[in-house]
Amino acid sequence: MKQQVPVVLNYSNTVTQQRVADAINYLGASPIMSRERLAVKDFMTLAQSTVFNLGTTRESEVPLFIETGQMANQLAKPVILDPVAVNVPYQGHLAQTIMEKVKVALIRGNAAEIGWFAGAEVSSRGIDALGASSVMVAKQAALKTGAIIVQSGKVDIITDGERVAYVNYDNPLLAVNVGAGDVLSGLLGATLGTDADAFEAAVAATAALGWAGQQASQRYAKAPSFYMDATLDALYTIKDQDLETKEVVWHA
Ligand SMILES: Nc1ncnc2c1ncn2[C@@H]1O[C@H](COP(=O)(O)OP(=O)(O)O)[C@@H](O)[C@H]1O
Ligand SMILES: Cc1ncsc1CCOP(=O)(O)O
Ligand SMILES: [Mg+2]
Repeated sequence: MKQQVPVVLNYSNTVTQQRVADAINYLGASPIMSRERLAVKDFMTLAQSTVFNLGTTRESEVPLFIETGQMANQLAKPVILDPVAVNVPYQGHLAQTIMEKVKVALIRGNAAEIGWFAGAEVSSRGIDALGASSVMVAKQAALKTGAIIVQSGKVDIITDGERVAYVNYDNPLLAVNVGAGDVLSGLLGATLGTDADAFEAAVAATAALGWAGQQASQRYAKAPSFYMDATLDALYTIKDQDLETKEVVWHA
């Protein structure tokens, strides 16, 4: 990451832009959050990956997402999709419209959002999942979409339909912070923008946020806002060996 410094073109939602941009930068990549249709070619030429967060996407922006995704596909640069609240019908329409025209390399969502891609009923309340993550659901979503799946929750599950990894840091204060999921999607944009294997890159980003959250909880276990800042601070200090821990479990 720190040698390659990938540029991530991140179409964030309007709620969490600063937090996501900082997280990408602290990890060692370089965010760009611009969204102008006339500049798609310029930005996608510059970037190594792109992240589509659908949290506040308007219908008028759909052509921007499709053009950017198709340009990324032509240039063989990964598209990461964060289908915020996809269980809400309009959000589902957005995700479906984009996925019909763009090949998505990775989908990162909570248990309910990933359930939507698998055709499994996992209850939700707007942006939040009410059910738990499940490896069967994650694998099914990977097989149906052809994308790597990162299903976040108490335990994060990463799968390409065959390989599975679990990241088990149990950071409940991450779930309290709006935008923790968006941060993870941004970090996935950063790691998939390197020349590492995409599945390993997905595990690395997920483990990085888990590790950073664990560091923060040692200082701010009861203060959600300080906790989130401390999590981002920990991302700034992370080293490769911090990701090789018992909380990250690989299955063949
Ligand atoms: N119940 C939970 N307990 C501990 N950590 C959680 C829990 N739910 C989510 N997380 C962590 O919060 C981060 C964001 O995931 P999540 O809340 O599922 O995404 P979103 O914000 O998109 O709903 C992930 O790093 C995940 O590991
Ligand atoms: C509150 C809100 N409303 C639309 S997008 C958004 C942020 C969602 O962030 P996350 O999915 O990471 O909780
Ligand atoms: Mg989310």
